[in-house]
Amino acid sequence: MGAYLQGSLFDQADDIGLGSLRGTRRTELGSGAWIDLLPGWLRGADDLFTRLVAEVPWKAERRHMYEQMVDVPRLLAFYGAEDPLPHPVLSEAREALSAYYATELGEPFTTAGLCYYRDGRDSVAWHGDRIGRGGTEDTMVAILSVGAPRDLLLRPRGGGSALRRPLGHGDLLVMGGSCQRTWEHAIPKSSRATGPRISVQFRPSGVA
Ligand SMILES: O=C(O)CCC(=O)C(=O)O
Ligand SMILES: [Fe+2]
Repeated sequence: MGAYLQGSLFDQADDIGLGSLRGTRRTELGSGAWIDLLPGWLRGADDLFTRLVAEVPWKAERRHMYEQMVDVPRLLAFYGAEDPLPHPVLSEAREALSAYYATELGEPFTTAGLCYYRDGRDSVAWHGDRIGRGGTEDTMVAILSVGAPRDLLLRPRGGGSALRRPLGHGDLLVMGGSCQRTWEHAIPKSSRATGPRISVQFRPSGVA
């Protein structure tokens, strides 16, 4: 009896799932760039965070910078189009996003990049995702965030004031249109006490 009750309570706590994408709200940024935002798209985000921390094969990378090797200030994992994702709800998320944006995007989301910001010292510097086609074509990058909120900043390439969107706890942000080449984004370091956050970035093939 006791064991049964514990099991059923655990199952309830384990309810990880997605809401509807219909509540997504768009902000036009200018220059053909836009962002869509849907706070709390994923329920059970704290559970998913805990599972991803434990189960994803996180990699610490080092990169050549300013003539020396420096630690990339976050942990990373990458899943190609054919790789099984670390939790079934991420496959559901990718399918739901592909269906919702099918007409506008004209192709599915395929790859998933994961970033793990362990605390406020972890960050990503200003950049656009323009290593692939995002540097020359309109495309989309959809980001699902779990764990503690961190500010994502967006600013026009070449200068202008920045927008700030705190993202965590199951929030969805989609960057679309020309966003990767006409705007830049960053997760700045934070000196405030900040809990850990994981972001999952879904991209179409050839966008990086
Ligand atoms: O963690 C995020 O929300 C942004 C990550 C990002 O911009 C990237 O990996 O290209
Ligand atoms: Fe990015």
